[in-house]
Amino acid sequence: MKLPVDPAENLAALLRCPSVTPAEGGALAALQEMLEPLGFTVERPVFSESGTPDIENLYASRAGEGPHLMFAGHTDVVPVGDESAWSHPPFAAHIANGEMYGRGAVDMKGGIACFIAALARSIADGNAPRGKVSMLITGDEEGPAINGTVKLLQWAAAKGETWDACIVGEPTNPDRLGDMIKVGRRGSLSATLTVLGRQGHAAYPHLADNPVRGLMTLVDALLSPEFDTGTERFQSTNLEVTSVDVGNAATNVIPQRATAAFNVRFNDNWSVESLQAEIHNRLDAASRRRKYRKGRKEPVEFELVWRDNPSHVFLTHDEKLIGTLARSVESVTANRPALSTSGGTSDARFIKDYCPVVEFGLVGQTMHMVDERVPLADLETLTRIYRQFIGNWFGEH
Ligand SMILES: N[C@@H](CCC[C@H](NC(=O)CCC(=O)O)C(=O)O)C(=O)O
Ligand SMILES: [Zn+2]
Ligand SMILES: [Zn+2]
Repeated sequence: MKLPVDPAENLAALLRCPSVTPAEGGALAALQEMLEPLGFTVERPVFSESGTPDIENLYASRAGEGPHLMFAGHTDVVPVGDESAWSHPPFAAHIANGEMYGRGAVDMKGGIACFIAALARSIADGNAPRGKVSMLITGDEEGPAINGTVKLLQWAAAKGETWDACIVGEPTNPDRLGDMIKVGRRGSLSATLTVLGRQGHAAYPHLADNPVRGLMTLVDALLSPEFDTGTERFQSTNLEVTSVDVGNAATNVIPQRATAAFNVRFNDNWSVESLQAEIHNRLDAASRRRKYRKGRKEPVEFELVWRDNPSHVFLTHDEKLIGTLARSVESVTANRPALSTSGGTSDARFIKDYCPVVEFGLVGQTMHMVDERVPLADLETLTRIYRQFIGNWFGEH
């Protein structure tokens, strides 16, 4: 029986599946075909919630006496954007100049393809992992992330699954393979801020109350002063205003309301609750400022609505897991990876509630872009890193 030892072949099979969230696109079926010959029992639970699309997911386990390692990731991909701008079709796995093109090549079908190849090589060589290996793969990472990893973890845990460690195969390297392991992530919190005014004639502002003036004052208070300057292991907390919306086409009308949306990426100085309290305090204090509302007695009237499902900040402390991965990366690439918590968040934010989790995958330069692609050499190198890691992690337990 042919085992999936070639990461490029594995990736090509996955890239040919148009699995733009929420479509499965054949990607999980392709994974199942690779995993069953390796001795995995594969299950494909579908999760639903009203108001969100049903999502197909995959959980596969290979039994073994010893500790339990999970590999986690996603087969869903972001839309291709302007397909005519791609040098090669986004779902064809075309190879040009030593690089394989396709949506998901680095984010993160490539990581999955390499992990499977690494396992297949270990098994083919008679060095199968001395323990249990599971693959937890969702089709809902790039989307709302409601019917994916969160529910898959709950579903598996309810069946009695427990894990000793997890590696997530997201593209963690900024420039070259071996740059960076992610050992934690900042939190993420979003909200919509609406200022309520009174509509009127732009030439008679005293008869109206322009909400844009109030919104400017409140937004200013959100942006300054800085929340902090960073902590030992995390970047600084940052608030970005992501939308300002008045919906007013007329130049001579003062609108009734004005809305802004914002997202905060926060470090371990804060919890969701303490950050929300700080933001409420800033807005309450700013609502009484008169800078843009001279002569007004009443404070700015506003509503703040927090978006559901904030992400909590986390840092992994499992020295054995981190050290084993870092040494595996260094022995294959000769690069000592930085242990970082930079950038966005990932599904590791959910996995951290079940076991220690680290992230390492391909170079992320082309993720979400037109012409997403991966050097074939990187696929081979990542496969060798994962193989070292699997051998070392099970060996050290
Ligand atoms: N759409 C989902 C998850 C959003 C996750 C997203 N993560 C990245 O873009 C990864 C980038 C990196 O590795 O630094 C984010 O941080 O917004 C949701 O909102 O639930
Ligand atoms: Zn991803
Ligand atoms: Zn992504």
